Amino acid sequence: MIYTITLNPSIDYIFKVEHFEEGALNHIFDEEALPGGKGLNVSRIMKALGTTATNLGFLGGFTGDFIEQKLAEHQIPHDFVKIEHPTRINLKMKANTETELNGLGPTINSQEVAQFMQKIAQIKMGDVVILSGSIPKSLSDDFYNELVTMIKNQGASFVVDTSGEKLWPLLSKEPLLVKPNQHELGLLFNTKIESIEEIVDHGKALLDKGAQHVIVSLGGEGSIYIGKTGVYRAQAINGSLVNSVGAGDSMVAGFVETLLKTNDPLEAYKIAVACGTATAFTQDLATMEQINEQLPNVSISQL
Ligand SMILES: Nc1ncnc2c1ncn2[C@@H]1O[C@H](COP(=O)(O)OP(=O)(O)OP(=O)(O)O)[C@@H](O)[C@H]1O
Ligand SMILES: O=P(O)(O)OC[C@@]1(O)O[C@H](CO)[C@@H](O)[C@@H]1O
Repeated sequence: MIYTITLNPSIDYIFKVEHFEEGALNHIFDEEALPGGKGLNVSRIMKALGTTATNLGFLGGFTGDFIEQKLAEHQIPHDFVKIEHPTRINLKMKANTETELNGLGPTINSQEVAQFMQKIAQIKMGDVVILSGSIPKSLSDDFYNELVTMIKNQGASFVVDTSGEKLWPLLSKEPLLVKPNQHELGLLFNTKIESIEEIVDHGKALLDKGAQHVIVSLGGEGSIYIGKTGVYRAQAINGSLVNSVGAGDSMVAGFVETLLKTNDPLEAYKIAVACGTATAFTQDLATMEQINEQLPNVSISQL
């Protein structure tokens, strides 16, 4: 089975403002509330590609109810722990540029954590678990490490998409994929990474530490794949950016879904690029039709 874990899901409130003026009353001219959180996004794109992944994590309050309702509409299975405190709302403002304000997330009590751990204990040999996004403030920074230790001991493999220091102890446990963006890669090494050479060198360091595949996404500059068979660059595909929220998650979904089916990292990278691009060019996450439309435009070259 494939699982996605979103410890800190969200409603993504996406809104558009003509010219944002700080400190003034700004009127929104277009708005939409979408189910969000990195793991949720991964499972929605996997569904579009024809693979079912079960969502695990925590949901609470009216915001949690909204997400549950959306997952039902998308026919995505889930086994979230119901918590007392409401799931967060993340603000995504589209003005001249994209600005995001993400909440801290709810408080989760020890009973709720214990219920979640029981679900993790059911993960079996051969399962694949994708852990994505931030950790709510009431859980320890080491929570991913704890989960991955259990998941590995139970014989499952894992993918992790989170930023900062938390990634270091997970690398030696051989994640199938890590996908930092350029900024997150810099945070990880506590440095500013600018050139392609620097990206490749730092990406290779992640590989040396244990990651099986690395994708560094560069937003409107495309991405770089670093694997045991070589380093490849996908240029960004020309088109109009509509909403890049979830583009990185779409890449993760496309890569993992295809790798598990084909065991071909380059084919997986190609689908990942089509998924990321298709999501960047639409308001919500991409549909299968939109992903297929981008496939012929994907161009990958070896570096
Ligand atoms: N403006 C753009 N034009 C073309 N492609 C884009 C654009 N923005 C994103 N993409 C595609 O989506 C991929 C992932 O984007 P990005 O690097 O922004 O991910 P991210 O920062 O992880 O995003 P998120 O955390 O919101 O999911 C890029 O590598 C590229 O293929
Ligand atoms: O605060 P986190 O957990 O790091 O990121 C959460 C988030 O920004 O990631 C997704 C896009 O990748 C959005 O749906 C969601 O709002």
